[in-house]
Order: sequence, then C-alpha cells, then structure tokens
Amino acid sequence: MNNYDEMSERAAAMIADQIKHVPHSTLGLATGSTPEGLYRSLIQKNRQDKVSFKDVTTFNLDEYIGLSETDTNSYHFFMHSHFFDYIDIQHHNIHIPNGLANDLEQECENYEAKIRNIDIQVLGLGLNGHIGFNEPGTSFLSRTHLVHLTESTRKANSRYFKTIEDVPERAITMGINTIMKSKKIILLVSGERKAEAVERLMNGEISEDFPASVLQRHPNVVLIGDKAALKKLRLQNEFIC
Ligand SMILES: O=P(O)(O)OC[C@H]1O[C@](O)(CO)[C@@H](O)[C@@H]1O
Repeated sequence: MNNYDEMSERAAAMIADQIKHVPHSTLGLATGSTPEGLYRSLIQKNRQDKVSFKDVTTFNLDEYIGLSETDTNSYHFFMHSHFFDYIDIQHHNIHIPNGLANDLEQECENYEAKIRNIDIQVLGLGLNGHIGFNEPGTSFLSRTHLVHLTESTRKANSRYFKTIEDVPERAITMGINTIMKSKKIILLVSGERKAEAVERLMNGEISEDFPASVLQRHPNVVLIGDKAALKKLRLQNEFIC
C-alpha cells in the first residue's frame, strides 16, 4: 500500500466484507497506534450504513494490569475512545481482559474460556516481534496469561505516559495459541521503524525468540503495510501468507 490511509482502508474493507457476509462475526481487536486508521475507517462505514456491528462480538488482545477503565492509558479507554463509542455495537458483546480483577489468574482462565471462533484477528507488531503482549520467549502453546513487559516494550509505550515509571510492568494478553486459533489474521504494519521486524517475520526462522514468526505457520494471514514498513521486502504491497 502506498501509505497509512490506504492500508487502513484496505483492512477496513476486509472486515466490513466479513461482517456483511456473516453479521454474527467475531473480531479479535488490537490497540496501539497502527490500527487507529482502521477504526476511523470502520466508524465512517458504520455511519454511512455500509456496515453494522449490532450482531458482532469482539475480543481484545490485551490490557495492562492495574489501570482502571477510565484511565486514559488503559486499553479499555483506548478502544472506547477510538472505536466502540462511535459504532452500533452492543456493549455486552465487547470483551477486554480486566486488569483490575482480584484474581488475575482466574481472569485469564475466564477470558480464554469465553473466546470462541474468532473470524478475523487484527494484530499489530512490536519492534521485538511481540504480538498482543506476548514478548520474546513466550511459548507458542500459550493461552491467555499474565506477562511481565520487557523494558523495550515499556519504553516504546512510554510515549503515551508521563514517565516510563508510569508504564505498568504487567499485562494480561491472549496467548500465542489463542491467536493462532483465529480463522484469519490481519497483521498491520506501518512506518520505517517496523521494517526490520517485518523482514524478520517474513524471512527469519520460526522461533519463540521472535513471537510473530509463528504466523508463518498460520494458513490465512494477510500482512497489510505501508511502503515504509515493507521496504525491506521485495514486493511492497500486500502479502497473503
Ligand atoms: O501499533 P504500535 O503502536 O506500533 O504498537 C505495536 C504493538 O505494541 C503494542 O502497543 C503493545 O506494546 C501492541 O498493542 C501493538 O500491537
């Protein structure tokens, strides 16, 4: 794709298409700066009556431990302020891990048990290859679990916080096995700083040291990126792996 807007539009068109064919679709959703354009485009399509989310169910990938839903840095807040508050989704169909649960291990188990048949999972890519909050070294067999965030991830995400000390040290994330069970995965990458990770994801060895490499084993992944992120690849458009 030539630029960020084109890639966001392409991803939105795929998701809208899925919902038109199967109104009761289940979507797996991601946070971070990369999918913001996708959400803007889906909001627009919803307002223009081109797609309705009234029968759609969503499961978010992850949430920080210790931030309330009203904390502007929580992923609850992100999803509502970038997407859910502007579409016709029914609130009981929205699922995001509860990072304030008293029993966090139980929350992981409950969340995993609720996730069923994700038709399309949207993913972003961390600079160290993380997907969701699955950091390097995470087992490919992992289900929804608690994680300690790496310093590099905390540093990358500190741009949203006052100081790096304010970035939570732990999170709940869907596991790699949970993600891999999705029927289709749309991986979104934007900007030159992702180029090296994208190259490693596509051409590197499949290893738990680089979690996103597991996607090479999934039968239905679409990588959608802008030119800057795909610049180390021979073809700079969209890849169906
Ligand atoms: O889209 P961004 O902001 O580059 O983030 C990439 C990834 O990092 C995270 O924000 C977590 O660090 C993920 O939620 C996201 O998929």
